[in-house]
Amino acid sequence: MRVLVTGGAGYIGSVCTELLCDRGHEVIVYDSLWQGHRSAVDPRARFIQGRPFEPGNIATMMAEVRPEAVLHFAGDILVGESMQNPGKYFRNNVACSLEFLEAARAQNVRKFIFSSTAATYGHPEQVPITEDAPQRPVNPYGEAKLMFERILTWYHRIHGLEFVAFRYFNAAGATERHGEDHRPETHLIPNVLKVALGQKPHVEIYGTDYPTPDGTCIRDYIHVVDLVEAHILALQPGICGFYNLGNGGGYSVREVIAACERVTGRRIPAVEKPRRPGDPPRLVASAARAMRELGWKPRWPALEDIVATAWAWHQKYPDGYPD
Ligand SMILES: NC(=O)c1ccc[n+]([C@@H]2O[C@H](COP(=O)([O-])OP(=O)(O)OC[C@H]3O[C@@H](n4cnc5c(N)ncnc54)[C@H](O)[C@@H]3O)[C@@H](O)[C@H]2O)c1
Ligand SMILES: O=c1ccn([C@@H]2O[C@H](COP(=O)(O)OP(=O)(O)O[C@H]3O[C@H](CO)[C@H](O)[C@H](O)[C@H]3O)[C@@H](O)[C@H]2O)c(=O)[nH]1
Repeated sequence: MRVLVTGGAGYIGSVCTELLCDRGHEVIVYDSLWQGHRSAVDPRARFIQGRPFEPGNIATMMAEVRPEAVLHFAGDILVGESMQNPGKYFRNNVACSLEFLEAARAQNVRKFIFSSTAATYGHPEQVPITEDAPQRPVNPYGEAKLMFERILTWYHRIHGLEFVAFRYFNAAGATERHGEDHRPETHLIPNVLKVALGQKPHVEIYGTDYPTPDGTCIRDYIHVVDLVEAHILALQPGICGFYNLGNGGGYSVREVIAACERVTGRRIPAVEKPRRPGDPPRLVASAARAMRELGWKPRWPALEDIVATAWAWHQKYPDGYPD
């Protein structure tokens, strides 16, 4: 298939581009490079650098590329920043996403796949979380993703556009070539591994008074390759709707640090800090729907195996991507 990957210079999009190229798809990456890295784009893909968002420029690009499917990873991703600057999130993650969707519809794109998030659930009433659990976001990042989910539903009802929105839990891990290099890096596992590399003196634990067994937040970590495999399965015709992607197992911040110590064989000092605003205590997925309807099965369900792939990448590229 000819596939447009928006945000394909970023963490998850670059891994997706690599796997799509491996399977012989024709991949066009569109990325503004506001985040992400030019050198993270697989050389087998065509790269188009996105310009600042102006009405019409995405439609022009889409008409030139004429993809059969759009995988829409592009977006701003920081929950904390969205609490400071909500407009940035509604503009990029809703208004700009709508430009991609409209342009895709105008070109009769067969499938639109969207990166949604567990943050649409807010503080869940129960875990594991199923797709029909109440969605009450507690930050503008989650709210913007939920707004776009609803836009997709209306486009499906009115225009018949086939979409898949994946609600990712916590993406982690790496391939040999592509890993996580956000700047600034706010995610737990890469920050812990930077301590193991000696690049940071300690990791900060945000909150030790949560209602969890060890007082720290629990998350469901999923290998980025498993995440991407679900997208590739979702390219099949007839797959449409909302799917959680996680492993169904939760690990606390302290458990993640301990797993990283075992994998790296290095001691990782930690400093306890206050809670980070907007963090729910426990997010764990039920991905039963994706398993049932897509035939999806994670290959890397164990946290230590996920961390091992991230550690291999960080050791190979201690300064991340060169640009
Ligand atoms: N990393 C996670 O654990 C996680 C969890 C849930 C959801 N998500 C979602 O998955 C997607 C990818 O996340 P990531 O971790 O790879 O982020 P990332 O920041 O590494 O990649 C996003 C890429 O999108 C690009 N971009 C942003 N706005 C753009 C625009 N308007 N036009 C063109 N390019 C643009 C950036 O330059 C960047 O390269 C995001 O939509 C994010 O909200 C990620
Ligand atoms: O240095 C750090 C970094 C994180 N944490 C804690 O570790 C847990 C995981 O934090 P991450 O920043 O790695 O991930 P989040 O769960 O905050 O965010 C991820 O999941 C969200 C959905 O809930 C969003 O989709 C977001 O884009 C995605 O990165 C949280 O409890 C956080 O407070 C620390 O204690 N120290």
